[in-house]
Amino acid sequence: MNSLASQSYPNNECVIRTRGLKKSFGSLNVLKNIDLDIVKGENLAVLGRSGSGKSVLIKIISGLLKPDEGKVEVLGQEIDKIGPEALQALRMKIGFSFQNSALYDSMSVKENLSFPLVRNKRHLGEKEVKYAIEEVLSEVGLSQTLNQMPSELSGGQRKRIGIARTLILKPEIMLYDEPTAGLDPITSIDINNLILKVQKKYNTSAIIITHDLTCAKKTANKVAMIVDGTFLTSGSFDEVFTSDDENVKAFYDYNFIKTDELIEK
Ligand SMILES: Nc1ncnc2c1ncn2[C@@H]1O[C@H](COP(=O)(O)OP(=O)(O)OP(=O)(O)O)[C@@H](O)[C@H]1O
Repeated sequence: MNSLASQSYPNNECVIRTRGLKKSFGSLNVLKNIDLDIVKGENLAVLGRSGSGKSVLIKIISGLLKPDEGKVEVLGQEIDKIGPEALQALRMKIGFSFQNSALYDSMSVKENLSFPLVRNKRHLGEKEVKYAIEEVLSEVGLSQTLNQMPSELSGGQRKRIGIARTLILKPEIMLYDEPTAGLDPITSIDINNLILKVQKKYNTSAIIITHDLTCAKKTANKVAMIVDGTFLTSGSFDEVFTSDDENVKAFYDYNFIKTDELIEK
């Protein structure tokens, strides 16, 4: 199977849908034909070797990059075709958790969290902003960091604050770019649990880009692997990792992973 077009959820609402998506940079054809359906409430993990186009894909879905060809529908709107105001409104429904957490280093945690609200929801009063900050900080288990600076936080705490900053706008879609990269295994478990909590509590749908197969197994309902600009295979974690495809095997050999330990017996 080289497409992620959904046949199994015909009656469910698709929050992200791409058809025939292509993107090149000069002579480098990064995405050659991406068909993708993500149903409401579903988490999809996207795997692939370095440079396979995973980040380019989520940048197109979030409207940060435009595709060369193909269709990209996000929450029912063609994100690459809408005007600036509609794009801004749509983007508020998409939480982007960046690999480096992208916190403002000169701002405290409180200021980092109030920034998106003050900028995008100007009608909110001081009390409402304070309440929203306390609520998301409590959700990510970091109420005590309110007045700390990003430089005083651990890598795992920075990731959590980055996620809290997206949650404050109550997104419908979450895009996680390597959420566990650079974290120790215990902290990674905490982040995986947070991703699941966000899915349940906020009823989000998500794309999780990761090289971490434990993260993919724990957080995703579906896993897909990009090879040579298209989805080579997709399905449940166990379906993908019991595949005989040489590219799939090469992927876990390359990552020194014993998938036997990850696959349900
Ligand atoms: N704005 C850009 N201009 C030119 N080339 C780009 C641009 N963005 C991405 N690329 C190229 O597209 C290819 C795919 O990049 P991308 O960041 O999507 O890879 P990735 O699969 O996310 O890799 P990694 O796992 O290492 O993060 C790379 O060769 C990259 O250099």
